[in-house]
Amino acid sequence: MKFENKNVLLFDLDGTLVDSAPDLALAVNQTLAELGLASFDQKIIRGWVGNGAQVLIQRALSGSTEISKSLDVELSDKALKIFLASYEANVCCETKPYSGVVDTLKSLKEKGFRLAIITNKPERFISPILIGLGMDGLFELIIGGDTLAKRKPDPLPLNYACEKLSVTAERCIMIGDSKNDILAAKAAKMQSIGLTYGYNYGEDIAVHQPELVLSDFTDLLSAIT
Ligand SMILES: O=C(O)COP(=O)(O)O
Ligand SMILES: [Mg+2]
Repeated sequence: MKFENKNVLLFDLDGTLVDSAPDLALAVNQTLAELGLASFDQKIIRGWVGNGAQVLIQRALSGSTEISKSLDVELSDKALKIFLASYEANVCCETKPYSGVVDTLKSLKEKGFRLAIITNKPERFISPILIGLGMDGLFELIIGGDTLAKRKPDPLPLNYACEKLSVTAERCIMIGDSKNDILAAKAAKMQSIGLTYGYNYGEDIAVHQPELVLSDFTDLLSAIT
């Protein structure tokens, strides 16, 4: 058994529990349109999600995962403001949980696992999504990308979660779709599970060597119980 003695599951949100890319892409393209810039296909924008709102918008302005060194700070600040307002207005329109996620979370909770969310998404957008998708009330702790001084891949939010939940890292598993989740787990000396269907910059999550790779969220139950 790969995972022994675990009782806390730390979940990433975007690309792991919910497919939020359609609403994120809409807000990115509304932002670009307002600035008189060309839009991008949702498939491309998916590959830019994972490091929070500011980085997403900087990638959109750069037209690449690699943020342009010559990116204008004022333009970037202005774009971020437009993006946040636009996303706030449509945060849970097309966003959906991945297949089987809600039932699997409920089963895990019934089995006695304590559940938490550690996302790089700004904190204020998390609750409207969880409420909108009937996933509120399942999580003991929710940490957003702007809740603490640092976000994933820094281990700070994972360490903070352990402290808040009064557990050691050995009792937890970090579960996510992105290298940021796996790197943060390794830095926090925590085991991790990588999911293949999310937004890992088009890269195979297995490259980052989580303890287990799953392609279906519902397989979590048999993997850890
Ligand atoms: O908002 C993002 O950039 C990604 O959020 P996540 O950490 O839930 O994948
Ligand atoms: Mg993610």
